[in-house]
Amino acid sequence: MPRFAANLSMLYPEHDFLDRFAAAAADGFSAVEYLFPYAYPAEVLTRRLAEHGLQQVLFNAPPGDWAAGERGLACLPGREAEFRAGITEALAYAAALACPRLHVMAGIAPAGMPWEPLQAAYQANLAWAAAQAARQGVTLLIEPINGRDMPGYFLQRQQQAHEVLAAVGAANLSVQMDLYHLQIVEGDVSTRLRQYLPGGRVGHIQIAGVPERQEPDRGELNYDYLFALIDELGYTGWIGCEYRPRAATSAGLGWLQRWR
Ligand SMILES: O=C(O)[C@@H](O)C(=O)CO
Ligand SMILES: [Mg+2]
Repeated sequence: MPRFAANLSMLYPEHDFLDRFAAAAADGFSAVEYLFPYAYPAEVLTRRLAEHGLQQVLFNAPPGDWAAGERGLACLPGREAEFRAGITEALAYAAALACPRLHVMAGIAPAGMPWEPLQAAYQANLAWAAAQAARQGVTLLIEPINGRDMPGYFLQRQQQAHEVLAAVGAANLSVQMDLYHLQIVEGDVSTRLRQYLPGGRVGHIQIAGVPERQEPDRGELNYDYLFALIDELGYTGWIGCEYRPRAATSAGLGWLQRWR
């Protein structure tokens, strides 16, 4: 039976961020993920998790200047010092929150820059970060993201992500397989699940309906079919519910009841 985590960056927008922990617990979630913890002291977040019996299963390393359009620093030559400072800060939060996974965003490829220096920076940064993370038992994740939502994003395809894992060669580096992005970029979702889940290098899955990124039971993907397949393939990790609810989040969770 798949295990579902509530993504608090997208679910429960009807509540202030810190109140989303209680809302997720009230709906029966035992785990949460969200993009960034850095606006809050770790103790505040730890208390919310403890108060509501929740575990934190994923968050993202600092992405650079998000408001200015940056979406990660890992592939950007010349930004290594900032990248390393961000990983250090993220690992401190991971320790405080007892979070075993950290998503490291690749970044937007600067227009006109050749591929090779970006790829070299990406692999070197990930190798350094994975070595730091290994010291505290944290797995780093890289997530292919569709270029319609994030134009120019460096990492868009599953195969590219798995090639990066092979090149870096760190046991604690895995793929965050977001089926929403996968369907938009590549399609053939069940074939990709059959191709990649048995290899054991998918460390986290996320879901949303396609194309609106709303509830999973709305859109072109058949999640009842996909959840059964994910089960059949022996995936025992978390599935993050990373979608924008159409209305009140709780009212739209009917799809989940079938899978509890
Ligand atoms: O899919 C997404 O958008 C997220 O998982 C993420 O980490 C970057 O926004
Ligand atoms: Mg995602």
